[in-house]
Amino acid sequence: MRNHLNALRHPLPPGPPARPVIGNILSFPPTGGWHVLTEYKKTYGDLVFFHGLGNNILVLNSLAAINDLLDKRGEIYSDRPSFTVVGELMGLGQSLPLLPYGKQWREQRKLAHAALSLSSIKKYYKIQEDMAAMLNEALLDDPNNFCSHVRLTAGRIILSLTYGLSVDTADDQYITHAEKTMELIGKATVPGAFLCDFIPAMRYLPAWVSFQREAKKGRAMIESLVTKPFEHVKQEIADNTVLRPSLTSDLLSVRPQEGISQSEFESHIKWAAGSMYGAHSYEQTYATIICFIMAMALNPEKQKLAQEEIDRIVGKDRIPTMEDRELLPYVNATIKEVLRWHPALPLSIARMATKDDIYEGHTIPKGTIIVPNVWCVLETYFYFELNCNKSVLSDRVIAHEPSADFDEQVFLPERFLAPDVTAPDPGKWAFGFGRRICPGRALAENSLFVIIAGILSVFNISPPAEGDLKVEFSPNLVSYPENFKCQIIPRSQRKSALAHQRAKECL
Ligand code: HEM
Repeated sequence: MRNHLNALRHPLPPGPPARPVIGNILSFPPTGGWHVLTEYKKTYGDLVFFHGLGNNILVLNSLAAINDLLDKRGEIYSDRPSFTVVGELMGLGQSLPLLPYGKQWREQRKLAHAALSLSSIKKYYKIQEDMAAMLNEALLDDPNNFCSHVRLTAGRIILSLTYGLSVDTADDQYITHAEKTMELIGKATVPGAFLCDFIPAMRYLPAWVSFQREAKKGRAMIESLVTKPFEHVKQEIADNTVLRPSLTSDLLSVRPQEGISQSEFESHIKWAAGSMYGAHSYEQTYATIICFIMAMALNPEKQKLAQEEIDRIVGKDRIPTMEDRELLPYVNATIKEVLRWHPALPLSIARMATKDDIYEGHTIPKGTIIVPNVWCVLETYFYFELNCNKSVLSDRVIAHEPSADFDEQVFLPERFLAPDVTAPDPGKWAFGFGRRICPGRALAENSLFVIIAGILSVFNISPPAEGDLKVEFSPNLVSYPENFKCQIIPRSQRKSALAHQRAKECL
């Protein structure tokens, strides 16, 4: 109570002008908001507050504020907002990323940690390398459809690792279903995507109202997304026909803890596995690889440096494997720079405050939705850019203030290799924060490495032969380059033969 009264003595954080009843909530951009929210920083600072229709949203516009709240005050800021449409009406609220911070979340999180620990994921190295080799072969045969090959590869990896399923074509029923479901979830998981998220009483509106029809369709899609492959694994175990290791078969081989019934345990596994397969993980891997391809087409000199490193260290007679990861600093710096250049989740995944709190002299009321705008983190890299370019550190740099001509879109892996000051590792923010940090980070980084090093070793990526390369990104929760063209050409006949040969050795 004292805390509550204390909190209320402080003003709310600043935000755009408000009107009666609706406040300023409609100034919160429903899609693609990271640029607008970063602009707001100029006027309102690191904390920007939106309110109205019974809702509060606080945007965190600096890495310091994000870490202070989501990491250091994890006991208050580890909950998720309840998304009325996607969470309640569509049923996704049972999946790990959207579960409230509580017992069920802890149970699923434990399962995810067990299945995704550094030692557990070693057994997937070969599968990841094989999938990367199959991607290279597809790029040799049909380079123009690179987006659909990468999509298939990201889906294949996650389906294979989660359920031991193999997928042959981009039209595979699991992949196409996951794609459609992800598109729907991606649009629906941004705070404010549906007015019903702001006015939960709208959930009682009749079934023919447009968002209700969308919710019904989404519920059926999500249910089938998590249930079908899970039942498939259970059947394989029952028939003793499990072919490949998988997270689900591993988890199903463990006995439930005391106090948890078998059906409850299986439901946790079904949703924990469904979260890995469905909850953006595959879309984020896709997004990051597509960003890499675009970045290479735009930055041939950086691409060349990475290729030279691979040729020098791995040699010209084989494709890089997971074993080479530690030996390729420039390739690793390129991957970090891709994560920085266009983060797949520019607004991360929203949280919710479970108590009144005071931060930097402002009240943050209980129930406030917290949006970490990781896009604003990009500006913290400006002085590393100067450092890499061997410029003299100016007063502006020392004051940590970006210069007017700082361009966050400059692609500079050297930021992470500079001898004196290296820039913060995007791995420290691109995968989230504190107690809800992405449990799949190590697995995802392995996939990114084998795929990116594989592509670099075999291909030259360049802008399209005709017309310009269109640099545009999708505005959804998971953001990536929208349709663009580029050329993906084998570096030599020898590289092409090597890639075909490696693909033949796949499982
Ligand atoms: C490039 C790839 C990936 C990126 C950039 C990424 C990023 C993220 C981010 C930003 C979050 C939100 C964390 C927070 O709230 O602070 C998250 C959550 C999550 N990620 Fe990932 N992720 C990736 C791949 C994966 C993979 C491969 C898996 C599983 C196999 C996975 C499973 C999850 C799960 C289950 C959550 C929810 C955790 C929770 O709410 O407790 N992710 N991820």
